[in-house]
Order: sequence, then structure tokens, then C-alpha cells
Amino acid sequence: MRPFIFVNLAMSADGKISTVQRRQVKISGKKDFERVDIIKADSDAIIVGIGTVLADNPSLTVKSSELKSKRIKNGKEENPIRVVIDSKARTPADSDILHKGDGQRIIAVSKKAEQEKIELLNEYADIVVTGEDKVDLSALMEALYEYGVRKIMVEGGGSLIESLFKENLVDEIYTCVGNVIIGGKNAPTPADGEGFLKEEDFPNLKLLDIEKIDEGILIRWKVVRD
Ligand SMILES: NC(=O)C1=CN([C@@H]2O[C@H](COP(=O)(O)OP(=O)(O)OC[C@H]3O[C@@H](n4cnc5c(N)ncnc54)[C@H](OP(=O)(O)O)[C@@H]3O)[C@@H](O)[C@H]2O)C=CC1
Ligand SMILES: Nc1nc(O)c(N)c(N[C@@H]2O[C@H](COP(=O)(O)O)[C@@H](O)[C@H]2O)n1
Repeated sequence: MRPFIFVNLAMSADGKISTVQRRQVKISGKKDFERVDIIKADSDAIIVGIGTVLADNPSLTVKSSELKSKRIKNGKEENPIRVVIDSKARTPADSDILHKGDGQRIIAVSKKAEQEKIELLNEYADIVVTGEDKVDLSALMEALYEYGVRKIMVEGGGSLIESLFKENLVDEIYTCVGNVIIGGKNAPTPADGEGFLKEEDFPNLKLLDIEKIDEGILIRWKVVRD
């Protein structure tokens, strides 16, 4: 058994999720940030790849005090469990994700991670070990289900999202297309990595809905399973 997994991302009008220097930039507007806060507060766990932690140093906390209070009233922690996919335990010990806001953290590592690094991170987070060289994403999702996680929000980045699609681990994807052009052929996109080499392997999406948001659009798709 695994949790329901959805991806949420902000993409520029030209299909980029960050700059060529991998700098975090504002792509979506105020309304979208409020929407993201709501779906984050409604999730049991929020996942990012180590690339995003190193590039953006995100906290991934729920921002609205009303939403935090609502979670606590419902017997939950202030923030969803924050999970970093980090095969070699490279998460910096002073990163915001480990220090900002209350709530549980998990660093998902592979068997390649050095014991010393694991012990350091274990001061702030639970460590879940799966996979030989890379985190085994399917096994991790099963382990998260055992933690009681039923709904997961994936915040990126592009390499992690592509792997999740390849392993058939995405149920829905929500893309906010913002009103900026970022450009650059090496700027990150929603699904990086090696990509799908055969057309028959492309994940197919069913459009759930489209909505105007700020000066952009929000598109919600469901992944079609055969
Ligand atoms: N606009 C938006 O909505 C968002 C934009 N971003 C942007 O995305 C960029 C970061 O993306 P990216 O560099 O692709 O990094 P990711 O956050 O996707 O992390 C990728 C890393 O995850 C680790 N990993 C471990 N196991 C796996 C696995 N099974 N499959 C895939 N990855 C695995 C790998 O490192 P290792 O081998 O060391 O474990 C890999 O390099 C930044 O520029 C950031 O600003 C990020 C989030 C949202
Ligand atoms: N929804 C959204 N819109 C944008 O314009 C963005 N740049 C992002 N980026 C993501 O937000 C994370 C920041 O999280 P914290 O504010 O630190 O909690 C960042 O890492 C990107 O994943 N998202």
C-alpha cells in the first residue's frame, strides 16, 4: 500500500521551474501561494529532492496561522512531515527544513549514505534507508504509509518528479503557469532526468480542470492508469 501522491509546481510561461543558475524565483502570484499553503496544510507529508534543498533551502512550512491552528485542532502537528530524498545524506545540518517550524522530518537515504552523516542528521530527523545507490522511491512510499501518511504533496524538483513518474508513483499533477518567461535551455523543467525515450512510455494525463489564477493559469491533471 502507498499514499495518494500529487505533484504541485510553478512553471514559467516558457516551461521552466527555475533559472539556469538554479535560483529560486517568484513564478506564481499571491493567490497561488495561498492555494499552495492550503493544499500543503491538507497533506500528511511534503517531499522534495536534495537538489531543491541545496538550491532553495526551503522550509516547506505551512505559512498561515489559521491553517496551522486548524491542523493542531484536528490533532495533527503544525506542519506535515517534511521528507527529503537524499541518497547520500547531503542535507546540510543547518538547513531551514530541519530547523524552521514544528513537526516531524524524515531524511530518506540509500545504503550508500555514510554512517557519520546519518548520525548527524538523525539529531533532527528520522532516517529511512531504502535502495542501494539511490533512494528506492516505491519502498519509501510504502514505509511512509506505515508512518500513517495517506496524502503526499511533492514540491519538486524536476529530477525527483521525473523519477516518480517513471516509477508510476504520481496520481495527480497541479501546474501553475505563471506570467513570466525564464528562458535558458539548461534551466530546470518539471520533469528533468533522462526523460522518456519511447512515446509509448509517456505518462498520459486526463485534464481535471483549468482555472485563471493571478495573471496565470492553474491546470490540474490526473494520471491515467491502463
Ligand atoms: N517552481 C517550482 O515549483 C519548483 C522549482 N524547483 C527548482 O528545481 C531545482 C532543483 O531540481 P533538481 O536539481 O532536479 O533537484 P531535485 O530536487 O529533483 O533533487 C534531485 C536529487 O534527488 C536525489 N535522489 C535520490 N533518489 C532519487 C531518485 N530515486 N530519483 C531521483 N532523484 C533522487 C538525487 O541526488 P542524490 O543522488 O544525491 O540523492 C537527485 O540529484 C531548483 O532550481 C529549484 O529551484 C524545485 C521545487 C519546486
Ligand atoms: N508555488 C510556487 N511558486 C513559486 O513561484 C515558486 N518559486 C515555488 N517554489 C517552491 O517553493 C519552495 C519554497 O518553500 P518555503 O517558502 O521555503 O517553504 C521552493 O523550494 C520551491 O519548491 N513554488
